[in-house]
Amino acid sequence: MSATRVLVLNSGSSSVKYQLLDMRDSSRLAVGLVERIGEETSRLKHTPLTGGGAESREREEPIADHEAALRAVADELAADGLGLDSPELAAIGHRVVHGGLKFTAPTVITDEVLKEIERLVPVAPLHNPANITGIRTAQALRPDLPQVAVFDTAFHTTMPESAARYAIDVQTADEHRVRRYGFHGTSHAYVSRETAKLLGKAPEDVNVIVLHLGNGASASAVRGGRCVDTSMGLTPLEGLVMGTRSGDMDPAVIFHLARVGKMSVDEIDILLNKKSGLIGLCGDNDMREIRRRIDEGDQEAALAFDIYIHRLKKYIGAYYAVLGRVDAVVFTAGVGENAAPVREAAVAGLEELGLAVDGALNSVRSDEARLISPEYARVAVAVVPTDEELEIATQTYALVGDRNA
Ligand SMILES: Nc1ncnc2c1ncn2[C@@H]1O[C@H](COP(=O)(O)OP(=O)(O)O)[C@@H](O)[C@H]1O
Ligand SMILES: CC(=O)OP(=O)(O)O
Ligand SMILES: [Mg+2]
Repeated sequence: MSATRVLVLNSGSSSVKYQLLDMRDSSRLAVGLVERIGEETSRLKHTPLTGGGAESREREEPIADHEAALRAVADELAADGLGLDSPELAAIGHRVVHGGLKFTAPTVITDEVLKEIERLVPVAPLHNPANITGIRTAQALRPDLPQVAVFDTAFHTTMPESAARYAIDVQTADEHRVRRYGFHGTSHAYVSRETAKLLGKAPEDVNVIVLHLGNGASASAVRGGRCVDTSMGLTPLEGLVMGTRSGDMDPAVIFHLARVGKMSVDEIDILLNKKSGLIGLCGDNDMREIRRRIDEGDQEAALAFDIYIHRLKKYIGAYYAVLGRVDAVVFTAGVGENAAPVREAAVAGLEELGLAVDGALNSVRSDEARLISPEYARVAVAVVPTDEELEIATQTYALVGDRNA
């Protein structure tokens, strides 16, 4: 029996997003999410997609840790006849946020690879530990199965040094591996490739500015299918205004809060990563809620939105300059794909750069990749849904293939 299935795990600190795909046609057999892991009431939502039905099953119960979470996922899949003990399962693909400069491609996870991922925890303390937990749990569940790491940072390793190096003392930077790595690379790679398809061109003929606007948010400048700059840096803190993260600021803010505000490094870390961005500005990190408040005249929400858009415009302009020629600006991820007002505001006033949004096209709700710019616009503006899980599965299967062949 051929092994054509791949399980994709995106393990977050208190969640696991998963998909089971059949790589013969990249069809999704099941998708799901376990969240609030380790809290009093965790929540598991599982949706089988075989046999035409898509009846989700939800349960709320305490799920103590990632091992318990993965066992719960395995039980749900088994109930649908998609058990992880099936010989049809070829591999498990893991999203790993930080791969440093060492990992520039999908990599079969060995003890040495796992040790290197662990060595990167200090520069990805919010993400890599949970990714490692997911890997270890999956290895325990299926020690015989190839486990593949697909790194957020890999796509960005093509950045020139002029974009990747910070202007700090070289010895210090090299000794502590301080440089721009960038993140969401799996999404930026997939979306820039899909944008080329939407334009009917080959990736190598297209320059794209990708705006991955989720709770975590990042921009990238992609020239001919290769990343030449991106907004996140050493960690996912730098760049755009995000749901809970501040994005760009004068690094001396940290000194000020430590020296004058008497805050510890950990307190400042939590402030900037968890209590800043939209939630720090207006108490909400859900763009739907922010837009509702704005429609009701809420000035605090309106200012938060303006700060968010102002930063976005700066990156569009900056990456226009970096690329020289831009064929498309593309919005993706939760906010980018769903929030028409964000797209409209981000592009407003950029007509001189050849950018415009058609109001009617922009208001269409769809899961498909689509243009939202008018015919006359010199630069395409598009919405292209991301699919990190499909990209991880594709890269995983390309690496390990059918182990029963
Ligand atoms: N219909 C919508 N309108 C506006 N924003 C939305 C909508 N649906 C989702 N979002 C935004 O998308 C965000 C989640 O995006 P997602 O890409 O899933 O984030 P992440 O992967 O970083 O958790 C939510 O915080 C919410 O603000
Ligand atoms: C790197 C990063 O911010 O990931 P996420 O958007 O999933 O938090
Ligand atoms: Mg995401």
